[in-house]
Amino acid sequence: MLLKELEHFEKSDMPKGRPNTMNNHGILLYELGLDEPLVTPLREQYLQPLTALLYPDCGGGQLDSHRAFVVKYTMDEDRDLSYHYDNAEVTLNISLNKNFSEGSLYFGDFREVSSSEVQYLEVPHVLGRGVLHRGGQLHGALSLESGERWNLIIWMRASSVRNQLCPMCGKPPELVEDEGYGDGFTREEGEPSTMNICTLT
Ligand SMILES: O=C(O)CCC(=O)C(=O)O
Ligand SMILES: [Fe+2]
Repeated sequence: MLLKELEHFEKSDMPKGRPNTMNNHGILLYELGLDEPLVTPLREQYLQPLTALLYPDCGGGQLDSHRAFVVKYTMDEDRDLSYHYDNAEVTLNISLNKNFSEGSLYFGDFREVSSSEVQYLEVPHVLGRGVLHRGGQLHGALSLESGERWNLIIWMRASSVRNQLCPMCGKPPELVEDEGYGDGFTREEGEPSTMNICTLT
């Protein structure tokens, strides 16, 4: 059902933003009106209890905003995604369809770890299953070989962590006002209403 809704929205004339600076094709969930009713309760009630246990050192227990989007890969558009870390403290990646081949995710070291021999872990997509990982865990997506791949990505953010150091540039953030969650930074505790000017979403 979500996929049908996404396809309708994609074909419509509604104004659309890009999911992030890396993916050219996809849909931002807030543009569909699904952010507050779907993603916020999912994050607060179901994901945070898990991330608090799994990633206490990355703000897994203090998540207070997110950027949720669907990425789309086809043979004629984006086929793969280069190695990167996310603008997120914790990320959830859910596979939404199965009529494609290849395109697996692969994971390497954590952002700050520089090792000469990286061991990559390949993680195939399984319909309806999610992969939870630290945003700073370097990862990418291998090339699609056929079909069309759709994945729901939730970049979850903890202002208490990113207010200290911007995860993208590693410096204390300089803030400018923004609407909504912005990039998950806050000026005051509990008010996610600002964004960072050096951000790469
Ligand atoms: O292609 C994928 O499923 C991964 C997308 C991703 O890593 C991202 O959008 O940050
Ligand atoms: Fe990513």
